Amino acid sequence: MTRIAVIGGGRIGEALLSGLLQSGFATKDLVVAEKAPARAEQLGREYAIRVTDSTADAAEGADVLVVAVKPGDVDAVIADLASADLDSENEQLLVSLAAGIPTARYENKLSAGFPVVRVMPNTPMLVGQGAIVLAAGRHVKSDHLELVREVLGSVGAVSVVPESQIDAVTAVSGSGPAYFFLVAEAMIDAGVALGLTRAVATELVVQTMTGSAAMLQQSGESATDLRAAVTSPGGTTAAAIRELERGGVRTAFYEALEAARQRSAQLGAAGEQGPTVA
Ligand SMILES: NC(=O)C1=CN([C@@H]2O[C@H](COP(=O)(O)OP(=O)(O)OC[C@H]3O[C@@H](n4cnc5c(N)ncnc54)[C@H](O)[C@@H]3O)[C@@H](O)[C@H]2O)C=CC1
Ligand SMILES: O=C(O)[C@@H]1CCC=N1
Repeated sequence: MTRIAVIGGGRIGEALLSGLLQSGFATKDLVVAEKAPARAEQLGREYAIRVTDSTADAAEGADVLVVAVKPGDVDAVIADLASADLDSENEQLLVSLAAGIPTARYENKLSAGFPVVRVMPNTPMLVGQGAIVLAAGRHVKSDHLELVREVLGSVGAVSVVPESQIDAVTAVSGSGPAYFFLVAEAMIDAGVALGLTRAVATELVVQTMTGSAAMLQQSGESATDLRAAVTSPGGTTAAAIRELERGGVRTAFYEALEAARQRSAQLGAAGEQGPTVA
């Protein structure tokens, strides 16, 4: 079985761990390096996996090293890995989940030829429904990519793009769950403002999101056609959509995704500190 070391047991590290365990990975094949003692203790207790505070310790004997720390903490992890006894000839490979950080950042510091795959996942991995996008670094062979595809395929749908597109992917699917949660939050509050209980409004919004996503996935019809089918001439939906358009919702999404793409590119720029652990 593939042995996986997750370096950084925060929100995305936990989403990955939890998804892998639910998909049948054995606890003995997973190890986490987590610096924050309280968090380390919590992960060990909840998932019954080995947790260490040492990157080098976690990396030893692992087939896949997953870096899941904040972008601003990546250089410290690279320094730890560079001084650890990594072995690319032993088929070890590194998977970076950090937003914005290019594969070259790792390749320049790790031993020559070390394979690095940059991945943009999202938190629905926690329930096996992640959108997971891979971009191969310079030394990645098709076997490496297949291994990452197989491991991460157990927690979501995997696709591959050139690394030049990963900042755009980050804006769409990496950050994407937050946009849908924001829309859900706003619709629930609006339902409450119309007199529904919060419980009823929440149930209706969640089921409507789930059902709409299932239709988009299964019907083969475009979002535009599905929306038109709900919009009766002179009806309620048309009245609502006129208000959403007046509020600039479409432009807001263009601007928001452009801001996210730019921020991802900035996080990878040399000298940009980026967020570290809070
Ligand atoms: N949260 C999300 O939805 C997504 C996050 N990402 C990326 O995943 C990475 C992690 O994000 P989150 O999980 O949200 O952050 P987080 O702050 O929840 O987790 C990071 C964890 O890494 C630990 N850590 C920091 N330095 C360490 C070190 N040297 N060794 C071991 N552990 C260390 C921290 O104590 C913390 O528990 C980021 O680079 C982010 O860009 C990517 C896609 C989605
Ligand atoms: O907000 C962030 O920077 C991370 C990357 C994608 C989702 N969360």
